[in-house]
Amino acid sequence: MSEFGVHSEVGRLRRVMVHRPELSLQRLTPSNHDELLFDDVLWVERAQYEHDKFDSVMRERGVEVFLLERLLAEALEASEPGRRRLIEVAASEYTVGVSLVDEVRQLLTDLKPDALAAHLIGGLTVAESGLDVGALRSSSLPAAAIDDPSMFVLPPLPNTLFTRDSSCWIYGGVSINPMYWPARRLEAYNVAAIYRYHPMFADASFEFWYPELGDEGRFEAQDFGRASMEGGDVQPIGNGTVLIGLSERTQARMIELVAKQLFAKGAAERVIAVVMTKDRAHMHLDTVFTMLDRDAVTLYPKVMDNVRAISLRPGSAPGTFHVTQEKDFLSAVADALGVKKLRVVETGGDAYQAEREQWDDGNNVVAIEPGVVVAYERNTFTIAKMRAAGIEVLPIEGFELGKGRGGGHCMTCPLLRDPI
Ligand SMILES: NC(=O)NCCC[C@H](N)C(=O)O
Repeated sequence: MSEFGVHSEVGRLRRVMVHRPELSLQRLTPSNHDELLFDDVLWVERAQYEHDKFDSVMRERGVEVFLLERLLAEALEASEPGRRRLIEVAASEYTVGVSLVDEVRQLLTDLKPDALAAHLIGGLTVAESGLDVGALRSSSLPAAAIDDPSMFVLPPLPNTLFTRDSSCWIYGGVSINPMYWPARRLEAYNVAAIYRYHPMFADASFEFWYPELGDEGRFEAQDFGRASMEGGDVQPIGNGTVLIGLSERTQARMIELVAKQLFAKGAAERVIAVVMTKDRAHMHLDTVFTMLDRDAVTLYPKVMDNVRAISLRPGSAPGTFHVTQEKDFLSAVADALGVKKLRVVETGGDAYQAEREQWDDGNNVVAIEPGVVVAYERNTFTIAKMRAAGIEVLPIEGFELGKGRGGGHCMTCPLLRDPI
């Protein structure tokens, strides 16, 4: 068995990457949380406690849990070129300004790997940076514009918590995702550094579905074309099929790019694009649909009853596609999985309760093995229905973690998962 690869949504989860809440979340304030895609500020110590419990639930079930910040620090420690490259892209003309590039790159270079990783995720304020703003005022516009030492030289990336989105494994390879909102775009550089330079990955063999190896320039190109894809839309359900939500965050043109790579390597033979309405409450496919078992799914009917499914298969010539409209989404998924009919657990409660539980990630569960999922305990109506359907539910607290609008599925980036 290879060391990395995700061959289903519910096969045994063996290795996963998560992110323990840290400095970036301490930077959330009432005035910036909207822009940073959180619905409130968090009690960070409690979020850490909740996250630690989540990790233990997975570890007790035999999952090997890797922490993103640790992997990043280890990658920066292990690879001098990697460290240089990440500093270059994090502190560029576009992120800090022409006049500050050299200064900021130098002060990042002086940081030890642990501190560098902490600030690449947590952000770096003027006060923390030690920049001599007074001396720079006459030669630098960004420095002259600084009027508060709590301003950011590097922005915090609080959505790093949702490791599902910035990168996602599809069968034998990974996609490092160009993300939709500016608040999340820089996350891709940190995860790219992990996959390129951490010894655990550098020594392993796997594909890069996006961007192609060594083509980090494709992230800069994104700023013009604005094609984006986020991992919360991507589900490699097994049997050579991948579901990809065509949501607020993921466009058809980006799905084609990834599908082309998958088909060229024979890694998948069908992509089912799921055309969804665009809304904050269901920004990704996995906020309204996740798998529970080989033949069971949970979904929020108000959204999923109205999606359109379109299958993409390799065309007759390399690099071309054969596209067909599906009769409906669930029968397309059942067909792809080779099951007669899927068992469906809808969001629980009356219309009000269901809408509230969807908002609190009631349908956003992560499977540890077939029929065993982790869910936020507050979603009592949906959990009751899952249990009635024979699903083993491992409840976790999520009062703080949930404020960013993501549950167990969003907070996990599976690195190794068995087929079904
Ligand atoms: N896969 C997911 O649905 N992830 C949740 C992402 C929440 C985050 N605050 C965001 O808006 O991007």
